[in-house]
Amino acid sequence: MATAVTAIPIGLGTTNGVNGAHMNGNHVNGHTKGAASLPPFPTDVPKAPLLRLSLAKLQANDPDEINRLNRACEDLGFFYLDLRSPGTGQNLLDDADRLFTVGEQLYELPLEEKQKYDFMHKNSYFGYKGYGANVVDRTGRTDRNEFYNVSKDDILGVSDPWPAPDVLNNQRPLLKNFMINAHSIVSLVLEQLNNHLGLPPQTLQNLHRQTSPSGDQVRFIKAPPQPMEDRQITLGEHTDFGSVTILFNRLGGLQVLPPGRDAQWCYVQPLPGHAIVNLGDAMAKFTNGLLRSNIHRVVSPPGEQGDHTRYSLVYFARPEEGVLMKRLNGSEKIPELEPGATEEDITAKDWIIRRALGHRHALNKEKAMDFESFQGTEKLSRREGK
Ligand SMILES: O=C(O)CCC(=O)C(=O)O
Ligand SMILES: [Fe+2]
Repeated sequence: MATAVTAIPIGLGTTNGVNGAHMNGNHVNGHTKGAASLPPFPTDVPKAPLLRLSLAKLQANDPDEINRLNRACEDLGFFYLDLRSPGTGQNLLDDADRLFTVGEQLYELPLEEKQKYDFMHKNSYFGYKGYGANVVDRTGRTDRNEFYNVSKDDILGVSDPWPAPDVLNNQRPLLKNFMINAHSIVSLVLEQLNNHLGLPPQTLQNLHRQTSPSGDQVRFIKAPPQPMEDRQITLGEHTDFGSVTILFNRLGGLQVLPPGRDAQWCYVQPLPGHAIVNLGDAMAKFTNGLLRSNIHRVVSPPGEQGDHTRYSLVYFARPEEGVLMKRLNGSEKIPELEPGATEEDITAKDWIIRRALGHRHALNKEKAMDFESFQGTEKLSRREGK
C-alpha cells in the first residue's frame, strides 16, 4: 500500500492518495481537512480554565511564562501549549497532522488484523486494545473506544520491535520524529519543574532519559459517534499513569474534574495549534501531591460534534522502568509524608502494567470493577478538604 505520508505536501487541499476516497485525512492549512470541516465546539457547555502557555516563551526562559507553568502544574495539572513557533513546536504540529491520517488508516484495518496486535496476554499494554475491552465504572460498563499504543523503545531501537501492521511499520521515521520532538518538550517541562522544586540539577530529567527503557508511548485513539439516545462515557475517569502527557484533539469530549469537593466535570476545548499537556501519577508521587495529576475522562463530543468520529493522538512520557513511584528527596518545597505514612515500593514499570491492564475484563473478570486496587493518585488529586 502507498503509505508515504511523510512525503505528502502540507497545505494543499488535494487528495493525499492515502485511502483518500473514503477518508477525511487531507491537509488544509496545517490541519486535516477533517478538522476544518468538523462542527465547532459549542459555546454553551462548561469549559475548564486551562492556562495557555507558549512553547517559544518557555524555551526562551521567560520568567512570567515559567511562573504560569508552575502555577498550572500545581493548580490543575493541565494546560494548553501553543506550538506555533518554528522548530520543535511547528514540527510536532505538522507530524501530529500526519499521524492523524495514519491513525485513520490504522483503524480501517479489519478487526481480525488489529486483534493480532493485542498483547495483553503477554502482560503488555503496547499494541491494540479493542472496543469495549476495559471496564469504565463499578457497575461493569465498558469503554467505547479503540486504542493502539506504540512503544517509544521499539521505535527508537531501545528494545526489540513489536509485531505491527504495515500502516505503522511504514511510518517508523514519522513516529520517531514525533517521539523525539514530543520528548524534548517533556524534557523542557521537567527542567522547569526541577528548577521550581529546587531539586538537585537534572534530577527529573535523569529519571526520563529518552534512550533508557520506559513505558513511553504514542497512543492512537478512535471513538466512533454514539447513538443520540445512548451516549455514555467513552473512556472512564482516571489519572494518567506516567509523568507528562502531550495530547492532540480535534473534537471535544475530554473532561477534567477540577479540585475541590463540589467540583463539576468541565470540557477541555481543543484549540488549533495547541497541544493539551497534563501531568501524571509519577509527578504527583514524586512531589507528594504538590504537583497535580488531575482526574479526567472522555465523553461523547458535545453538541453536533457528537455525530463525528473522534480521533486522538497522545504521547505519554513515563519514568524509566526501574524508577520508584515515591516522594523524591532533595527539595524543601516537596511536602513531607504524613507522620507514620509509608509508601509502597513499586517501580514505574509495574505501576503502569497494574493500572493499564487492571480494568481489562478479559484478564481480570469481576476484579476489573474493583477500582480501588488499580487506583493511581485520584485521592491526592481530589484535594477534597480544600
Ligand atoms: O482522548 C483524549 O482526549 C484523552 C485520552 C486520555 O485521557 C488517555 O488516553 O489517557
Ligand atoms: Fe488520560
